[in-house]
Amino acid sequence: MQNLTDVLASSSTPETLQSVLTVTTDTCIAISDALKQGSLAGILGMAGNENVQGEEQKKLDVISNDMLKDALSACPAVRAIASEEEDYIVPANTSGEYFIAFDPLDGSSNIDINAMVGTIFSIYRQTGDSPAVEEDFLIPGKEQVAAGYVLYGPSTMLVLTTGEGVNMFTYDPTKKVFTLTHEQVKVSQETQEFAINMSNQRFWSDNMQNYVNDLVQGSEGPREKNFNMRWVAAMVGDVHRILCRGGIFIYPWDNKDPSKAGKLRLMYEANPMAMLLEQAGGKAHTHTQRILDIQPEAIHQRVAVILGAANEVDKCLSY
Ligand SMILES: O=P(O)(O)OC[C@H]1O[C@](O)(COP(=O)(O)O)[C@@H](O)[C@@H]1O
Ligand SMILES: [Mg+2]
Ligand SMILES: [Mg+2]
Repeated sequence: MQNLTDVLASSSTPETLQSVLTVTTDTCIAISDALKQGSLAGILGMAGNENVQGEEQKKLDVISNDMLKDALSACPAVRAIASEEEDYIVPANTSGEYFIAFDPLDGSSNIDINAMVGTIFSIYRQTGDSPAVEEDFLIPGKEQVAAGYVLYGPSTMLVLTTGEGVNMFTYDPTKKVFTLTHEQVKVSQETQEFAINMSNQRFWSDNMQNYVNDLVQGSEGPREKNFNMRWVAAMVGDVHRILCRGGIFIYPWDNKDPSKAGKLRLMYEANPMAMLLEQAGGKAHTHTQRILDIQPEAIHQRVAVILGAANEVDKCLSY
C-alpha cells in the first residue's frame, strides 16, 4: 500500500509544498502520540489563559499550537503562520513560499471526555521580499494550494487535498507512516443525517428554523423521509462523517452575539473544510455566498457554515 510520501511524490505537488505537508503531518503524529498518553502525560485540563477570541485555552490547545508553530517556523518553505491560538501572524522565513493557517486542536471541549478531536490546516502560496504582514495573509480560500485535517479518533487519520481530489490516509503506528486507505473520496448525494447544534435554535433566522423543522418532521413532513441527527462537537469529526457517508453540517448565522457572523473561523476551519468538500464533489456556503469566494478582512474572522452533499446544501439555501 502507498504511503503519504509516495502519493505526494507521484503527484504534481511541488517539493517545497511536500516539505510543508511532511512537517505538518509529522507534527500531527507527535500530537496524536501525546493525546494517546492523556492524563498520564499531564496534558489535560485548562491552560489558565484566553485566546484572542476570548475562549478559554486548554493545555492541549497551547501544546499542539506550540508544536506546530515551532516545527513549521523551522521549515524553510514556510513564509508565515496564522493560528486560531495566536493573536497575530507569526512570520517565519522571508524566502519561504507558503502561508499556513491552522486550528491546532479542533473540538477542544472533547479533550477531557476522551472524544474525537483533530488538527485542521490550510496552505496558500505567497512570496515576497520582506517579512510577511497580516494583510498578505488575507487571501480568499479558492487560492488554497492544499488543505486537510488530521483526525485523532480510534485511529489517527489524515484527510488531504492538494487540488487533485481528496485522499484519506490511516496512521500505521507500527511503521510510523500515513498509509493511503481511501482514494479519491466522493461525498454521497444521499443525505440521511444532519448536524447542527439544536440548543441554539431560538437564535437562528426564521429560514433556518423552517429548514430544520422540515427535516425534523421526517416522513410526515414536506421532505417525506426520515433524517437522523448527529453532533460530534468537533467540526473535524462532523466533516469526516460527511466525507464518509454524506449528510449536511451547519453552524449557521445566529443573533446570539450580533458582533459575530458565526462561530466557526474562516481561515482555520471554514476554508480548509470547504476546499475538501468541493474537491469531494460537495458544497460549502455561508447563507449568502460560496465560502471559498470570501475575501477575508481579518485572520480571525468568523463565518456561517453550511456544507455537505451538494443537493442538500442547495436545498438548505433555497429556504
Ligand atoms: O459548542 P458547540 O456549539 O457544540 O460548538 C462546536 C463547534 O465548535 C468547535 O469546536 C470550535 O472549534 P475549537 O475547539 O477549535 O474552538 C467546532 O469544531 C465545533 O463544530
Ligand atoms: Mg476548531
Ligand atoms: Mg481549536
